[in-house]
Amino acid sequence: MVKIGIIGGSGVYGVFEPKETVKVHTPYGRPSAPVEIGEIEGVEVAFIPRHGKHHEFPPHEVPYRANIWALHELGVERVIGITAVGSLREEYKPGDIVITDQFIDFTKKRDYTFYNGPRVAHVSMADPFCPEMRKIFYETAKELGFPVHEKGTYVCIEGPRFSTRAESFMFRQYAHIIGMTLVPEVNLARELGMCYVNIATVTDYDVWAEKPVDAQEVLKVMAENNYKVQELLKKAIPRIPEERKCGCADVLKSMFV
Ligand SMILES: CSC[C@H]1O[C@H](OP(=O)(O)O)[C@H](O)[C@@H]1O
Ligand SMILES: Nc1ncnc2[nH]cnc12
Repeated sequence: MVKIGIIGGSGVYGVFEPKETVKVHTPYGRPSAPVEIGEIEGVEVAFIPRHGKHHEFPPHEVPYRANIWALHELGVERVIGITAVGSLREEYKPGDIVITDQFIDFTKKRDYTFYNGPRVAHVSMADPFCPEMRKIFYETAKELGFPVHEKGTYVCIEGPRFSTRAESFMFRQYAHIIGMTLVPEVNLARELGMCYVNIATVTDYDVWAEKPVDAQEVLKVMAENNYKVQELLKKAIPRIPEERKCGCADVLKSMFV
């Protein structure tokens, strides 16, 4: 059983030399790519590149349900979601890491749930992220000397386009960072009682600053900061306890009607 799963985002298409690659079929189709199994500092880990090995899935077409289902099928209990995000605040600078603590959903048409009836579930999302993993990743990033924010509200837009200036000014009123992929990945993980932590790397100032973001800028800044994500994973993953004391799985007891 592999207990830890990593979903890599833009610019993160592999984080270890795989020992094995598993083609998983799920009731929701195939994941974005075959699941890679390998080790990080002696800990067994599964990896899926969210957008596919060659970035062939745009954010609104990512097979989110298949990705989460496949990891769950392999025994994964804890998911680490890596994302590139735009900044909506001056003090969240390109190259900074954010251990997201809240999100606001501005997506429009995705497959948000595993429960489309006859089984009906209403999952609690008040605190969407695993407190145990958030603490480990924040403290480890600090120890490594990386610029890191302990909190941040992520507004998730539908994409694939970036925001207009008017949208960006509106989002700035109530969020810190912006991306296109956190939802429904985090919701789906919770529906299966899995822990989820979001490690966001700030790549740009969205479109409210002088020069509006473009895709090339995101990939360039991600490439420059990839080493931070790699080092963080290497140091934090061995610190994740085998047994979960976070209560993330408790939602399963009360979410069904
Ligand atoms: C390549 S620019 C926009 C693209 O980057 C982010 O992806 P991810 O969250 O998977 O790192 C953003 O959400 C968009 O999908
Ligand atoms: N400004 C931005 N808007 C949406 N998604 C992003 N991913 C990285 N930067 C982004």
